[in-house]
Amino acid sequence: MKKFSVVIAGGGSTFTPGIVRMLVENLGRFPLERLYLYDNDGERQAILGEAIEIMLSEEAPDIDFAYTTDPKKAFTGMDFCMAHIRVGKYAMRELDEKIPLKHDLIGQETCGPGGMAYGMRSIGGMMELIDLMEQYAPECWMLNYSNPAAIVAEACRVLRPDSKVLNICDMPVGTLRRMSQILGTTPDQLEVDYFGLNHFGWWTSIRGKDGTDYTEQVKAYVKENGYLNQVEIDTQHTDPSWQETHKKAKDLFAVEPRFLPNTYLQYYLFPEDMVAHSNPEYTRANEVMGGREKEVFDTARRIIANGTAKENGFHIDSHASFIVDLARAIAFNTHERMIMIVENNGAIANFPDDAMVEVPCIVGSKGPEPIAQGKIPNFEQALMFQQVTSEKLLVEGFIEGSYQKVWQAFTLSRTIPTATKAREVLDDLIVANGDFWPELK
Ligand SMILES: NC(=O)c1ccc[n+]([C@@H]2O[C@H](COP(=O)([O-])OP(=O)(O)OC[C@H]3O[C@@H](n4cnc5c(N)ncnc54)[C@H](O)[C@@H]3O)[C@@H](O)[C@H]2O)c1
Ligand SMILES: O=P(O)(O)OC[C@H]1O[C@H](O[C@H]2[C@H](O)[C@@H](O)[C@@H](O)O[C@@H]2CO)[C@H](O)[C@@H](O)[C@@H]1O
Ligand SMILES: [Mn+2]
Repeated sequence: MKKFSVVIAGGGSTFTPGIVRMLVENLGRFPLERLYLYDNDGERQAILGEAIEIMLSEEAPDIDFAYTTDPKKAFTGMDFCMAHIRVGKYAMRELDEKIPLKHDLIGQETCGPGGMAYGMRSIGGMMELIDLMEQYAPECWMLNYSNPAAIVAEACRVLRPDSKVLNICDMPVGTLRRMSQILGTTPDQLEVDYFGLNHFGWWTSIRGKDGTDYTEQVKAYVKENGYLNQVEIDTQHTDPSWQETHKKAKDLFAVEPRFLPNTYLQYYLFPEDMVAHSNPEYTRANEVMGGREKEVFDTARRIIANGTAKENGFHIDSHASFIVDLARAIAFNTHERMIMIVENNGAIANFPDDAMVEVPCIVGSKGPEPIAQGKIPNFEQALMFQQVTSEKLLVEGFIEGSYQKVWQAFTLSRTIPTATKAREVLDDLIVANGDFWPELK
């Protein structure tokens, strides 16, 4: 079987070690020739890079491994770029969450004013990454899950329409895994229908691969418990904020009992509850910095000090194997059914063709082919149109340097009640983001 060359962009990410371990676990179905890490923060990346080098020398010594800040070295000859960058890192995520809360608005990584602030930072970083990939590895595919994925995907559609970039979010995969636990089965035994925008969608059907319809069974569970499960198979989701999120799906389901909700809808349908339950001094960024980030970097330093990763090494992110499924779909034309963020072009019949939507696709060597989901009800269509218009205006505002359009984008978000509030929070975010944003006139 051909061996592949992969660069992980955002090599210093908290997710990198778990993904590298997952790649090692999957070598049998996705063999690796080369695995490089690329980041523009050499110091941060070096801590993980040095530890991963030790781990790979013990677990997979045949892989040519390197970590670098040199894009030429990072990208030349690569087949796939797995991209998970965070422009501004955790320091800026913290501000994205805390500044809106000062205005009694949602303080969240990808939703509401914080998500839009993050979007205004990410677009530039992502376009730079795509250009580097195309300069040094014209055949390379980018598998992108850098956030905010909806805004990044819209920016790719407008600014780099012909680039080989596939945008995907792990939320549908993660929630399907919870649904499979509810049903006492495994995700690979299930098939779903789903429509929406990234972090803004609904499942319409959950079926067994043999055709058995489990939708009502999952609904009955979610009606009582949300997606809160008894089984926790990853440490990440035992964090209190994730437990609350999974519980809250019960309230989302009450609003629209025809479908099963993506948990991110909590920020749009219950914004005042979410603000009331937030601590403006301690947000999710603080929870992650004291939790996942600390654990990953402490583990790396320990591996380096011990000179071995055999005991007390990195945890595997087995859930991230969907990234290998996606790479294999492209490499081997597997026609894998995956939920992806793609240009609508009729997949949702009563929604604009040029909207970036999240729907099941069949993925092969040419990329994703969306599966038609038919017409959606007025309630969802109206919510989605408001949200997608906000996302489009934000991207236009970024490209044109237009304060007016960015203000309109903020005003259209359901998480912000008035144009006055939109302007107040926008003005604070402009100051906080400085050169991370283009100048808005
Ligand atoms: N779509 C999904 O489902 C999903 C799931 C999990 C995480 N994510 C995203 O993955 C990303 C990483 O998350 P994290 O919590 O590990 O963040 P992190 O801050 O730990 O890591 C991000 C890394 O990106 C680097 N970086 C920033 N700008 C860069 C650029 N222009 N070029 C190269 N490297 C750059 C940073 O230096 C940092 O090391 C975020 O965007 C996060 O939102 C997405
Ligand atoms: O607050 P964080 O940084 O822990 O997570 C934010 C991300 O949440 C989603 O990803 C989850 C995923 O849904 C879950 O199954 C598991 O893999 O953990 C991921 C990270 O917690 C979401 O899809 C991402 O876009 C967010 O960045
Ligand atoms: Mn996501």
